[in-house]
Amino acid sequence: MEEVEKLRDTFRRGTTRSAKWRKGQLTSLLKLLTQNEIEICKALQQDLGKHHIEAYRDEVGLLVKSIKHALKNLNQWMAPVKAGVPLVAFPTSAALVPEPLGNVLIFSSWNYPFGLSLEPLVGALAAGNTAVVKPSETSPASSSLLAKLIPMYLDNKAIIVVEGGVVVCEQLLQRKWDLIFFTGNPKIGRLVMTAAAKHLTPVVLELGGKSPAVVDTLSSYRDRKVASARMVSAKWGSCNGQACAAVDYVLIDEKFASTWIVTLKSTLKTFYGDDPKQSNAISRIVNKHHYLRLKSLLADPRVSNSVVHGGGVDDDNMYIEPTILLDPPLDSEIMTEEIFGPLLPIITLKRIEESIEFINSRPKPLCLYVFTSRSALADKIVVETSSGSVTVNDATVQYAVDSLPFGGVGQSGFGRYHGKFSFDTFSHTKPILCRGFMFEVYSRYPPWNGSKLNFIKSVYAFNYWKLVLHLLGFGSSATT
Ligand SMILES: NC(=O)c1ccc[n+]([C@@H]2O[C@H](COP(=O)([O-])OP(=O)(O)OC[C@H]3O[C@@H](n4cnc5c(N)ncnc54)[C@H](O)[C@@H]3O)[C@@H](O)[C@H]2O)c1
Repeated sequence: MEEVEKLRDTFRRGTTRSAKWRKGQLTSLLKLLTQNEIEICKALQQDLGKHHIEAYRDEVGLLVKSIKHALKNLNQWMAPVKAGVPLVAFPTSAALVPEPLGNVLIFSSWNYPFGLSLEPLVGALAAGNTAVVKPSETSPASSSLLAKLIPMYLDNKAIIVVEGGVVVCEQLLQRKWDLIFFTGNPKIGRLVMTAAAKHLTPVVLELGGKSPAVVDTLSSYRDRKVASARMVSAKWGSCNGQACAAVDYVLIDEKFASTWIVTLKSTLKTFYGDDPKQSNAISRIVNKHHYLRLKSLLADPRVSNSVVHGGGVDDDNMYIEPTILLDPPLDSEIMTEEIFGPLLPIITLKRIEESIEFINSRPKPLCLYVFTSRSALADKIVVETSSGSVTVNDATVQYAVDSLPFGGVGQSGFGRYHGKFSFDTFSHTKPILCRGFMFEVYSRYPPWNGSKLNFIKSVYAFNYWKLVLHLLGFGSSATT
């Protein structure tokens, strides 16, 4: 932990502030990823059984894209932005100047151990901070690879990796930080926020929850095929459902449910074959704790009776088949807790518009997906519900769009990042106001009289006619 103290000195010395240092670190991070792609993908295979292509698509490739975007735009992000000032304040200029926050702490979760550690780090470095990265102990191969590679590529005096579990997390949280950026579950998020309150440290909480997908009746076979490929990929193809942005459950018109289930089953077969267990394109459940947690969701007989596809488990291999459930009870755990695994409940409604009330009566989701060919339905859902984001006719891809912020609302978290939003999150946008001594109106100072009050009222009303009269010495007559 001595190293952590040294970061503070580095920041004080101003090393991290220059554009040259920031660009140098981002370029080195880019090299770390491109020169070690195979080793990184191997660690992800070891921790999560991620296929090399999935690992590249969801972690390495996304990060390379984000770093290039930051490098391309950094000068512009760092530049002061002129702010308008009303004529009444003449002669005055104003600007917004971003400054680094200082020493930041990044906690990441196990499902995207590189993506969720390094995507915030890109923002922290671009904004000129020093940073401690605390990867999740639940993905140990990835954590130790990060701990090995980061000192080889980045400035050791400014960026360090601290590995460990709860004890290390608690030790880190006792310290004072300038920002804590936490990705994980809401329960630990509360602990982080409580610890941060002691030092009045700001926090970003990237949490999870149940992200629904509203599926409207899709009459075209082609639309169904495309929508199903996107949903299967967002559920089973992204870390086997262990993703904050995965589709947690589906809301659908009861008349369309059986067609949708047939379509999903067909896509599952195309993607993963007759026996998905033999497929190398589906990640595995991270550990025994999560395997047993998911198995227990299925143990409720009311839930197991609702399985319409899959449902098989294999204790020796901690494997659960891609599973579809039709109308499990709404008070069962599978419908009250975030699933974070390969189980997909489908909830039928009399009318798809009822999905709005369904969503609004539950905690605000991180992501909301709508599959429809009716833009009026999509618009209605956007306007009448609240969620971290809405994606129409696709799922999870919003995470890759640099011009969109990623983050939650309500119980799914607060704060946002990606692209320029990351830079802003790790910066303080400092307002600068500059005035000259050339011109002064003493009516803003005591001793007070009615004329001065009227002058101040005219200033706030931007009433230039009255102001001119005041300056010409007609203050009292003009304002009474
Ligand atoms: N919004 C997002 O971007 C996002 C991304 C991925 C996961 N998630 C959410 O994260 C959750 C899954 O992650 P998890 O929580 O199982 O991950 P996790 O167990 O890896 O924990 C997350 C981080 O918290 C740290 N931690 C553990 N105990 C702690 C403590 N007592 N105090 C402080 N920190 C502690 C861990 O070391 C880790 O770095 C899900 O709810 C998921 O939706 C959100």
